Amino acid sequence: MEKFYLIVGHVDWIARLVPLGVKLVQLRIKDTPIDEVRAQIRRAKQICDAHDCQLIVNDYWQIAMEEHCDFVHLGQEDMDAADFEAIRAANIRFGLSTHDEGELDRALSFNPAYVALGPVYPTILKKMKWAPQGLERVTRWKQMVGDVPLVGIGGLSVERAPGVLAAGADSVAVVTDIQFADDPEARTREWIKTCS
Ligand SMILES: Cc1ncc(COP(=O)(O)OP(=O)(O)O)c(N)n1
Ligand SMILES: Cc1nc(C(=O)O)sc1CCOP(=O)(O)O
Ligand SMILES: [Mg+2]
Repeated sequence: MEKFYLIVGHVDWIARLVPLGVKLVQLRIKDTPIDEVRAQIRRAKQICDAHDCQLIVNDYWQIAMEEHCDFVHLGQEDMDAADFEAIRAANIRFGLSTHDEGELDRALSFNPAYVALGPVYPTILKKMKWAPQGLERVTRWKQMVGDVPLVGIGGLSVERAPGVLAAGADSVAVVTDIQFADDPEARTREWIKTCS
C-alpha cells in the first residue's frame, strides 16, 4: 500500500495536489448537496485516472459505484448502512475505520482492503470521542491485523509520519498538515519525500 495517503475535502485540492505526484487520495466531502458531491467525485476520478493516482471515495459508496470508482472508505456508522454484497459484487475495495478492539473485530470480519486506526495524535479536524491512540496502539493494531494493511490517521504531520510508520503502520493519512499549511504544495512535496 502507498505510504502517503492524502485526504482532502474538495476536488479542487485533488486538481491542485495530485499532479505533484500523489498516488493515493481520499475525497472526503461533507455538508454538500448530493448533485455537487456527484460532480466532485466524477471530476476527481478523471483527474486521478489521468495521473495514475488511486482515488478513494469517503462515505458515498453508492455514488462511487455509479461513477465507476473502485475504492471507498467507510466508518463504523457508514458500515451499518452499506450494502457489502453490492460493493463486493461491483469489485469495489473498501477500507474501514477502527478506534477500539470491538470495532477492529467487526472491521476484520468484512475482509477489508485496509484498516485505519485513529486518532493516533489529537486532531483538530473533527470532534472525536476517542483519546489519542499513541504509537504503542499502532504497533498493537499491526500485530492484530497481520497482513491487512494498516493506515494511521489523526494529527499526523511530516515530522510525526516516520514514527507512525516505524510503529507498524503501512500508510499514513493526513488532512490538516497539508490543507492548512502556508504552502500546501511544498508540504505535499515534503510528505512525498518523507514517505518515499
Ligand atoms: C483513512 C481514513 N480513516 C478514517 C476515516 C474516518 O472515517 P469515519 O469514521 O467514517 O469519519 P468521516 O471521515 O466520514 O467523518 C477516514 N475518512 N479515512
Ligand atoms: C477524518 C478522521 N478520522 C479519524 C479517525 O480516527 O477515524 S481522525 C480524522 C482526522 C484526520 O485529519 P487530520 O490529519 O487533520 O488530523
Ligand atoms: Mg464516514
